[in-house]
Amino acid sequence: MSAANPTNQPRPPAQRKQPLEPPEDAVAPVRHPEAPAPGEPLGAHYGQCFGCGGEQPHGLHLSATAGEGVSVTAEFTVKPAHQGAPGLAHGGVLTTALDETLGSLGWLMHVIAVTGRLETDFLRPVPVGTVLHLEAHVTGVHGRKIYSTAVGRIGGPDGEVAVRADAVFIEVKVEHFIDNGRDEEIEAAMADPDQVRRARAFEVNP
Ligand SMILES: CCCCCCCC(=O)SCCNC(=O)CCNC(=O)[C@H](O)C(C)(C)COP(=O)(O)OP(=O)(O)OC[C@H]1O[C@@H](n2cnc3c(N)ncnc32)[C@H](O)[C@@H]1OP(=O)(O)O
Repeated sequence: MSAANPTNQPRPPAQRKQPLEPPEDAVAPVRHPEAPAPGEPLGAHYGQCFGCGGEQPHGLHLSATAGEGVSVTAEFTVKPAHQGAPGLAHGGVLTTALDETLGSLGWLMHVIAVTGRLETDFLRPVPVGTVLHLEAHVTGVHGRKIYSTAVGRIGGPDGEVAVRADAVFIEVKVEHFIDNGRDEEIEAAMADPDQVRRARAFEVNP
C-alpha cells in the first residue's frame, strides 16, 4: 500500500493528477480578433481580485500586458505584506502571481477558464522589493482544457528565472461563478452599471 493512496483503490478520474503537457491531438490556441493588441495593458478583470484588483489593499496589484499570439507579460512588485520568511516573498504568493498571469491568457482567447492544475518550481528566493517579470503563453488546447506555461524572472525582463509553472485551465460557463460564488459579491458584480467591468468580472465577452 502506498502512503499517498492508503487503500490502494483506483481513484475516480476527477481525483487523478492530469498531465500538464498538451496531448498529441491538442490544437494551437486562437487569438480572438478583438483581443487587446500586443503591448496593450489588460487592466484588472475585477477590482476585488487578489491577483490584479486595485481594491485589495494587500493584493498583488499585478499588471499584465498583451503579447504576440496568445501570450502575456506581467509585473508584480513584492511588498512587505507578501513575505513568507523575513525579507522574502511567500511561495504561495509567487504561485498566485503565476496563476493570475496564466489566468489572464483566457482574455486573449475570449474564453472563461479556471485553474484546474498548477505546478510551480521555485528556483531562486525572491526578496521583498523585487519586481517579478512574468511571461506566460498557451501551449495547446484540447476540448475544454487549456495548457499553459509561465516563468517569473528577477533583475529585469531578461534576468534569472526565479519561478516557473505549468498549468491546465478548464473552460467553464459563466454559471460556474454565479452558481458557486457568494451571493453578496455576485450581486454586486452584476449590478455594476459599467457593462465592460461587469462582463470582465467573470471574464466574459462584453
Ligand atoms: C478569471 C481570470 C483570472 C483568474 C486567475 C486566477 C485563476 C484561478 O485561480 S481560478 C480559481 C481556482 N480554481 C477553481 O476554483 C476551480 C475548481 N474546480 C472546479 O470548479 C471543477 O473541478 C472544474 C470546473 C475545474 C472542472 O469541473 P468539470 O467542469 O465538471 O470538469 P469535467 O467535465 O470533469 O472535466 C472536463 C475536462 O477537464 C479535465 N479536468 C477536470 N478537472 C481537472 C483538473 N483539476 N486538472 C486537470 N484537468 C482537469 C477532465 O479530465 C476533462 O478532460 P477530458 O475532456 O479530456 O475528459
